[in-house]
This record gives sequence, structure tokens and C-alpha cells, in this order.
Amino acid sequence: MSKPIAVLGGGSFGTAVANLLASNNHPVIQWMRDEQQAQTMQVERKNPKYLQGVPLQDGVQPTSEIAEALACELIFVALPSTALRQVLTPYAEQLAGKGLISTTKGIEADSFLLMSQIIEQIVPKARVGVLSGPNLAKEVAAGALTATVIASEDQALCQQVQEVLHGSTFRVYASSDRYGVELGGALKNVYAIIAGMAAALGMGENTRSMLITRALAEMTRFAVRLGASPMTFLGLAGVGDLIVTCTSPKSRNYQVGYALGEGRSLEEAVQRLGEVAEGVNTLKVLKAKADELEVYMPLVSALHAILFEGQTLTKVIGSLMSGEPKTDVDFITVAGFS
Ligand SMILES: NC(=O)C1=CN([C@@H]2O[C@H](COP(=O)(O)OP(=O)(O)OC[C@H]3O[C@@H](n4cnc5c(N)ncnc54)[C@H](O)[C@@H]3O)[C@@H](O)[C@H]2O)C=CC1
Ligand SMILES: O=C(CO)COP(=O)(O)O
Repeated sequence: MSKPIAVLGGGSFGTAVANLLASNNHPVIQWMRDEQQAQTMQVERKNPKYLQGVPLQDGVQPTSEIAEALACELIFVALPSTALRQVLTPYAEQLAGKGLISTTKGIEADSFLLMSQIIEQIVPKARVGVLSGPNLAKEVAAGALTATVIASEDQALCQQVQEVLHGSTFRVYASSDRYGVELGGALKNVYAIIAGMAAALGMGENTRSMLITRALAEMTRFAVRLGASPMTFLGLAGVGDLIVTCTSPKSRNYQVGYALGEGRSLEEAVQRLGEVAEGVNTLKVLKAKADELEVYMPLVSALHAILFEGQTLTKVIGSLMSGEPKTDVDFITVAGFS
């Protein structure tokens, strides 16, 4: 019997990852803060609140006792970005030397730290990795053929994650650009909100294609400015995740955008969702960072103007379309990769 692997988080992605690991015959300890939820999952062998209709694999042991999970050597972290620091900080000492893989796609407000950077800060001796890619939890859990990226400077850790997760429906590619892979996963959520809005407004396929392509230019320009490799954005964790999130009504960020496009307020859109939509917080910190670094991000500025500066959609769309003429693929040459 192989050693147990832990998953922190009782939401849809935590459960999808726990099931994947268990279907590869690894015993899994899935921690969640809610004792009642852990009991329900243990008895009913499903997670009706976050992943309806998906049976829990036999090897998954839900628990609300975090000590059991933290005893594992390999730990996947699938918590909302607002909770990760608070959950891990009290256990810094016992996490030293462990493999900690973040699946969380967000950015911390104020510090602009990505989740694996927060883990590194809390547990400097941890082996840190990031799992990111076009991985809608519902589809992963339903066994749809899916690929993802494990990114870490620690090649042995990448290999270990490939071994434990790789299966007949799930393929894991490796990358050493942890920062780029993680940034891609966080940034695309913002554009998914815009894509959902455009869909609700009845805009067509030309619009969606323009949006995705210009979003890729914008996020790559920003990421390269911060030191990521532009090549990462041509991969699964860049354009791959951007496509799935900007085209699928299963994406929670897309759903928030759709509700906004239907005329709902941001508060109402988020409340109706009842799940994590990381893009809303990411938008705020991203806009501030882009302004500070003077990176041109017209789509981010446009969404920020609509959501937080009281500007009308009509006015914002008008100014986006009447911006000065630009060159098509400029972001790689601008960054010095010509
Ligand atoms: N759902 C998806 O398709 C994917 C999600 N992700 C990322 O995974 C992360 C987690 O997302 P989901 O599992 O989808 O969220 P979810 O909304 O399905 O579940 C969130 C879970 O976190 C728990 N939680 C909230 N605050 C907490 C706290 N302070 N302490 C402990 N637990 C807390 C909730 O009780 C719930 O169990 C997000 O950053 C998301 O971007 C990544 C890939 C795919
Ligand atoms: O990251 C995801 C797919 O790769 C999930 O996106 P949402 O959080 O918008 O559902």
C-alpha cells in the first residue's frame, strides 16, 4: 500500500484531485474545516454541496482533523486564496521538508504574492510546486480527458506529482517556470469574467476570439514584465486555461461575468454563485500592480472601470474600440524576445 497523500480543501477542486489520486490507488486524506461536511462525505461518499453527482472514490478519507492531513509527505492545497495563509501559518514547523503543491489560482492583496510564494514564506524549507491548467473540476471529476502542468524548480517533485496523478484520463506535463504557470492561472480568471459578460450581452464568436487573443497578449505582457517566460503562456497553463475559462459556462468566473452582463450587481453575482470566483479579487490587485509598473492592460482597466469606478458598459466598450491603432503580436518583441 502506498503512503497517504493529503488534500487541503473540501471544495470542488479539492474533491476532484482527491478522487484522481484515489483512483490511482493512493490513500487520500482530504481535510476540510467543516466537521459536518466531513461527516456527510464520509457517510454518503459524495460531496453534494460542491461536486454534485460525483461518487467519492473508496480511498478518500474526509476529515476535519488537520493533523491527520499534515502528517502526509505530499500535500495538495486546494483552498481559496483568501484562506491559504491563515490555514497554513499555525503549522509552519511541522510542514518543513514536505511537498506542498498549490492548486489555488489567486493573488494575495497588498503583498501581490502568489500562493506558492506564500507557502514558501511560511515554510521556507518546504518543497513547493504549483498545479495549474485547463482543469474545470466538474470535468476532471467526470473523467473528461484532461491535461495539466506541475511546475516547480524541484524536478524530483514534478516527477512525483506526475506519477501520483497521471492516469487514463489525466495527463500531467512538467514545467520549471513556476511563477509563469501560477500567474497564468490567476490572471485568466479576470478575462473569464469579461467573456461571461460579453456572452450575456449577446456578443458573437468574433468578439470572443478577439477577447481571448488580446487577453493573452495582455497577460503575457504583464507576466514577462514580472519575470515569467512568454513561452509558458503558449502552454496549458497560459492559453489553455484562458480558453477553457473564457468559453465554458461551467467556469465560476465566467458565471459571475454572465450575471453582471444580465444587469446584476457584483454583490448579487458573487452571492448567487456561492463558490469561489477568484477573478474578482485578482482584478483589484492586478489593476493596482499594472498601474504601478505602467504595463498597458486595457481589458483589465475596462473591467475595473465598470466594476469599481462606476463607468457604464457602453462608455467603456466605446473607449476600448476607439483606442489608438496597435501592432498585432507585439508582446514578445516588446519584452526583448525578438
Ligand atoms: N473548481 C475548479 O474548477 C478549479 C478550481 N481551482 C482553484 O482551486 C481553489 C479552490 O477552489 P474550489 O475547490 O473550486 O472552491 P469551492 O468554492 O468549490 O470550495 C472552496 C472550499 O474552501 C473552503 N473554505 C473557504 N474558506 C475557508 C477557510 N478559511 N479555511 C478552510 N477552508 C475554507 C470552503 O468551505 C470549500 O470547501 C481556487 O483558488 C480555484 O481557483 C483550480 C482549478 C480548477
Ligand atoms: O481554473 C479553472 C479551470 O481551469 C476553474 O475556473 P473557475 O474558478 O472560473 O471555475
